[in-house]
Amino acid sequence: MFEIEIDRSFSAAHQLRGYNGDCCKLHGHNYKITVTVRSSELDEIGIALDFKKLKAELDALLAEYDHSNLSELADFQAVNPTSENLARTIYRKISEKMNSGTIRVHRVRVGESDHSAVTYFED
Ligand SMILES: Nc1nc2c(c(=O)[nH]1)N=C([C@H](O)[C@H](O)COP(=O)(O)OP(=O)(O)OP(=O)(O)O)CN2
Ligand SMILES: [Zn+2]
Repeated sequence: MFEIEIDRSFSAAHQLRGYNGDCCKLHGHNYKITVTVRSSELDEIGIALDFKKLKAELDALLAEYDHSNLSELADFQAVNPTSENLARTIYRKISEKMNSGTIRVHRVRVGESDHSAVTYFED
């Protein structure tokens, strides 16, 4: 089994509804997103999944979030834009784009800072 991993980043504002503390006020983060994909197969030149393809799909998805107020986006009306909900939302969206017979998104890590991160995966 191979694990293919890429990192991307974006900047966004948010405020956590119902949070008992200063995170209920509008503030921002430089988010770091790590997506890990698993594959047991290689193509004829020894590539399981081209980094470029995975980056392009993730960048297209993150473009909606970059320099936005996450709290105003449709993805985060029913749920708060916490790192947990961001990780699960990105996991589901990137899985829809990438999963195939041999490729499976394994986990998505959302880092709000160098010191705080959440990883989401499904069994
Ligand atoms: N499990 C979670 N806890 C918190 C989340 C979250 O998404 N999941 N989010 C927040 C706020 O977004 C807050 O802005 C981040 O909190 P924190 O990492 O503590 O930020 P600080 O800048 O205050 O961190 P320091 O490392 O102390 O500077 C809160 N909790
Ligand atoms: Zn925050």
